[in-house]
Amino acid sequence: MAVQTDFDDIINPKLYPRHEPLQIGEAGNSNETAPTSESVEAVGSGTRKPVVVVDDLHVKYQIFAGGKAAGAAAGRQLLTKARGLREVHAIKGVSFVAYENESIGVIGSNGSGKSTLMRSIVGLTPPSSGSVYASSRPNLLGVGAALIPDLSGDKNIMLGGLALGYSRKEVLEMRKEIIAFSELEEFIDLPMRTYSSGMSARLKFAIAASKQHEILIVDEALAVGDARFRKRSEAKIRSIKDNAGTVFLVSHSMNSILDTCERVIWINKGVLQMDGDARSVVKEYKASRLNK
Ligand SMILES: Nc1ncnc2c1ncn2[C@@H]1O[C@H](COP(=O)(O)OP(=O)(O)OP(=O)(O)O)[C@@H](O)[C@H]1O
Repeated sequence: MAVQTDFDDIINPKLYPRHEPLQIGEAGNSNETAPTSESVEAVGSGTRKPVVVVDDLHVKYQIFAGGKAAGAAAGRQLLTKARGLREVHAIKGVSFVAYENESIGVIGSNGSGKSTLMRSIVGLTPPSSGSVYASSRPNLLGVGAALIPDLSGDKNIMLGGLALGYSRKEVLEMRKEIIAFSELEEFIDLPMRTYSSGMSARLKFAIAASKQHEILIVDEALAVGDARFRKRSEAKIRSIKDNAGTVFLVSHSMNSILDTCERVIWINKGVLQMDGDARSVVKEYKASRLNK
């Protein structure tokens, strides 16, 4: 049986260090000393602490017309099939600054580049040009990952907790709270493969959100689960933010965005269309969709 032991979809720990965001205020290398573009020049000038700075970010994907992404492994083929290569310019010069204690909604239609932007902030997708700076390592909370389906929910709490960097003792201390949050008391000893998708999602969310993150990115996690669980997840995200964390929430649900975020970034075809207070941006976004 193939056992899946990584948890990078739930939370990405120390992966892809080559693309790790640069430290705010520190030189990444001899050419990169600080965020430079005009749009981010006010960084650090106010009293608020900047935690993520995205500076003129561009992300391009190389794909074969046949559909296969062109990674390093495909390098040799690249030479021979160069004509079939297509480029998708997913992020086109996005710049913004996120501050401590903000919850920022990220909205935009399908394929507009939201996930690409978030993956770039976390360091999973390298910039083609431009830079991402962060005050500490951003964490991506997703719900797409499988833990180990043949193990019980309880055992998966231990695995997930260890993957988050907790000690065995700390996980045992948090265990009760995680089970209560997921509302899976009756099912916690059953293998995860017997859970419905909503039940698995609840457990994954409860494990990942048990940690007080400094910079947390939640990509569509709230789309799963029922309305009641969504409300509780939103409350959990707010409490992470209230404890001096910065949260990015990617969602197609304008209700979740308005209930959780005070600021919204609207990405349209890879470009930062609007960045401002949640109500105004959501209003403009909705109006633009009505006009289509
Ligand atoms: N791994 C990849 N390889 C090639 N192209 C990609 C890859 N990931 C995303 N893209 C392309 O980049 C563009 C932006 O995709 P992205 O997933 O960032 O959009 P999104 O706004 O998150 O969409 P959705 O709301 O549907 O999740 C799309 O054109 C998509 O086809």
